[in-house]
Parts: sequence; C-alpha cells; structure tokens
Amino acid sequence: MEEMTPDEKAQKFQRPIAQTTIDEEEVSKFSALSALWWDEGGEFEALHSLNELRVPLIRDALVSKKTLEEYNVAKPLDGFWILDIGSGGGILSEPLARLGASVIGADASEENIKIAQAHLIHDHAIRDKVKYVNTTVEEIAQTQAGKFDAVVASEVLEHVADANTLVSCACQLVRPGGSVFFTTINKTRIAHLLGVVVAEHVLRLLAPGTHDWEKFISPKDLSYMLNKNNCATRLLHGMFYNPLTKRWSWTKDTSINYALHAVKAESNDSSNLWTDKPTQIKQEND
Ligand SMILES: C[S@@+](CC[C@H](N)C(=O)[O-])C[C@H]1O[C@@H](n2cnc3c(N)ncnc32)[C@H](O)[C@@H]1O
Repeated sequence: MEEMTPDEKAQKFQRPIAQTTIDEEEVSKFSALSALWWDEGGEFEALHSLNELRVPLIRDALVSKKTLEEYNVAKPLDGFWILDIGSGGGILSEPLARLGASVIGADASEENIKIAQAHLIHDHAIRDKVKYVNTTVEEIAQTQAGKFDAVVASEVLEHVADANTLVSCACQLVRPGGSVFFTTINKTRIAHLLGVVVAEHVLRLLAPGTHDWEKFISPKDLSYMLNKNNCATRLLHGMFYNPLTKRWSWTKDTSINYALHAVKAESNDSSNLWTDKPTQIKQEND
C-alpha cells in the first residue's frame, strides 16, 4: 500500500472538522437491520461474540489488575461514566453497565435506539445505568466536553462520513487522563479480501455491502489522528474472527481487525505524545 508523504498526511488530517459524521446510507443500512440486534445467532452474531474480547479489554484498561484481584469487586466500573458512540442495539453498552458503569449509548439511527431501549427495559439490574440517545458524537461534544471517563467507538469508525471528526469529538468528550477505545478494520488488501469479499460474498457472515474498504483506517492513521487530539495510543491488539467457531481471539497481527486504547494527556502539553507510540504499530503490514 502506498505510504503518504508527511505533507500529504498533515493535509489529510488537518482539514477543518466536517459538520457531520453521518453517512445517511450507512445509517439507513443499520436501521433496516434493527430488528436483528438481539438475535445472537443472526446478522450481529460476530458483535455479540466480540464482547468476549472488548468488555475485558475496556475493564482491564480502566481498572488496575491489582484492584480486580485484591478486592474482587463485583462492579469494577462503578463510578465510571462511559460514552458508547454508535451503540446500535446496546450489545456493548449493556455489559459495561453490568460491570457498574453509567453508560450513555448514542446512535444516529432512531430505530436502533428504540430497539436498545426496548431490550434494556426488561433488565431491572441495569436499566437505570444506561441512557440511549438518538444523536451524533459531534452534537454531544457541543455540551459535554471532558465529561466522560471513557469514550468507546466499537465497529463504528468504518461506517461514518468522516473518521477525523469522530476521533476529534471522542477526544474532546473524554476527560484529561481518560480513555478512548476503538475497534475497527485496517485498510489493507487482506482486510478487503477477508473482511469484504469472503465475509460478505462467500461465507455470507454479513449482508453484502456492510463494509466499504474506502472507509477502513489503519492503526497508524488512527494513532496519528489521536495524537493530533492530545491522546496517546497505549495499546494496540489485532483481533481474529474464526468463522467456524464463531469466536474471536487476540492476535499480534493487526492487518484485519484491531482494537486500540488511547489515553488523553492530563494537560494540553502534547510534547511527549510522539514518543508514546506503541511498538506493534511498526509490525503492521500495511
Ligand atoms: C457495526 S454497528 C456497531 C454497533 C455497536 N457499537 C456494537 O459493536 O455492538 C455501527 C453502528 O454505528 C451507528 N452509526 C453509524 N454512523 C453513526 C454516526 N455518525 N453517529 C452515531 N452512530 C452512527 C449505526 O447506526 C450502527 O448502529
């Protein structure tokens, strides 16, 4: 894949923030599938099983291992405010609330929000811990800057009109010292072959047209955007989906799916961010 020159890269990421992250076609696609969010063996099966990786990843990044082991707390995320951007049917918001977090799930699709609310209402243990709102990250950023301990955008970056805007707003919304988490798809040839051609057209794991390779983003570019917004990448993991077992596992290989955790600087001093790059970024094959 062709590398951009530093000048091209700066131009690409320094353009003014777009008005909206919404790609209407993408949002309609998910609205049309909204009845299927909680069919655990259906269209969103891979998102349900992705919880096995992403929920512990978020928990362990926010709460130290020592605290988890020594205190054996049932709700380790008690007291944490988490914004789940592109929350869909609430597949990730709900387990985060079960760990004690107060969660705002925001989705651009009204249908998704209704499904998420309808599912939540039956769960007495967490129904007061989650609030779903039909809005975008840029709207929330106008009033809630710095209010969240963590902002999560899982499997969302590859569906928005402007990833740069989403990343910038996510970084505004998190408090200094807080965390941002992304899971998404790398912009590589192998990701196109397996993530689009095989997953959508051969194995039919996803509806054809679910993903557009043009919207995929490399961990390098994502880290660059985060750095520009005062957030330093702390952890980068590849994720592999086995279509036979329908399970995910962690892998060093970030060439297809990956998870990234970044932390916002405590002050506006970004002078140390460039030295904080994860070593695994050098290993990616894009
Ligand atoms: C692949 S789903 C991921 C859902 C959820 N994060 C999960 O992993 O279970 C992508 C979601 O992002 C939402 N979405 C797309 N563009 C958005 C935007 N600009 N702002 C907020 N949500 C958006 C879609 O409606 C859809 O629910």
